[in-house]
Amino acid sequence: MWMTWKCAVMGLPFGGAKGGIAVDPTDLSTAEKERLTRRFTQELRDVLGPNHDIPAPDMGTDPQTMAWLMDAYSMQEGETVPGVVTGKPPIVGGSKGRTEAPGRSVAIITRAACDYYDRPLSEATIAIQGYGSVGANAARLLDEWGATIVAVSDVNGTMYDPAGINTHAVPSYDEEPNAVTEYADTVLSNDELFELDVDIFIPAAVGNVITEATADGIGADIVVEGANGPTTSTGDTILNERGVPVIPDILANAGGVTVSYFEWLQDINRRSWTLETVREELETEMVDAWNAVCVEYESRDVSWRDAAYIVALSRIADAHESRGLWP
Ligand SMILES: NC(=O)C1=CN([C@@H]2O[C@H](COP(=O)(O)OP(=O)(O)OC[C@H]3O[C@@H](n4cnc5c(N)ncnc54)[C@H](O)[C@@H]3O)[C@@H](O)[C@H]2O)C=CC1
Ligand SMILES: O=C(O)CCC(=O)C(=O)O
Repeated sequence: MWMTWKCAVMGLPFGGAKGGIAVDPTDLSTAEKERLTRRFTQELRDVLGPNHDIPAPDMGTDPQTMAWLMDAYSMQEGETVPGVVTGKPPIVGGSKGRTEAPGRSVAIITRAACDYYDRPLSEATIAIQGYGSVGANAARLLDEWGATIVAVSDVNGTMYDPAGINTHAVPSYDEEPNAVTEYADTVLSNDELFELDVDIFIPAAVGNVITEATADGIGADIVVEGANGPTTSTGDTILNERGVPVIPDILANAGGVTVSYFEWLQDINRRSWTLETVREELETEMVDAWNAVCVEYESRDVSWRDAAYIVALSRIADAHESRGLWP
């Protein structure tokens, strides 16, 4: 479902997903999904041998897992089908820049939100929950663009430095899983992170962290969602009532699915883009999507989340109408 929303808000004619098949899974019947799952599981066992755990799609998966999935599918087809899954290592048909893409898109959208609310990035303070693929990549880029990253956290706690953290000197979760608290001079609890008085808070760890219990205490002026579903609907309502804008996940972290779309385009065309091309194209897509959401936000009395849903649903409705499916 995340992918459908993200593709629609980005305007991508693509149903692929990391760990998924490059068709819209909502088009498959339950029986067909079960049949494909059984078939892939058996094929993966054949590829990996009996002593490997088979990861659930999209949880604990990495580019190597995606290469295994491509191989398992390709064995059925009798030829390599690189476009069947995305998020693969670039050497076997993955896209350059895919790993950094969700964090990069979060940074691009954070910069756009700062511009919108007249807060130059060079004067903005930012706190980030989660220092993995999304959190660390967003933090480093925003740091490079002049923002002051005052706090980053992981599951163990929060590194805090009001003068600004040198994010490149702090290994990400992938590089060194417990680095955040080990490298910190000042460690705050994960509850204290929510309350920091900053311009922007970026939850980029797990879902359901901004809740009825935490939303009142959020100290930031703006929230940009890096994780999928970090805000519950009650949390969302509380932030709306408090006048704290929440830039939604389906827009902010959609760089992942967007570069997956680029990966699919490269695969079906048997081409390989440079990292610079990937970054330029992603920048263009993110700015276009931000502008489309802005139009709805400004012309209707809705939240940023609803504005993003309106963009996505309007595109889906237009696509149906163009086929003559609706009167
Ligand atoms: N990696 C991707 O391609 C994309 C990921 N996302 C979403 O972004 C979120 C983060 O994903 P990744 O960065 O890939 O994960 P990751 O596994 O690379 O990093 C997760 C980070 O969150 C921290 N963490 C875990 N539980 C926590 C907690 N309860 N409190 C504070 N920190 C905690 C971990 O210590 C780690 O630093 C997830 O919601 C994921 O679904 C969204 C779009 C794309
Ligand atoms: O690469 C993709 O298609 C999915 C990316 C992803 O995990 C997400 O957007 O939540």
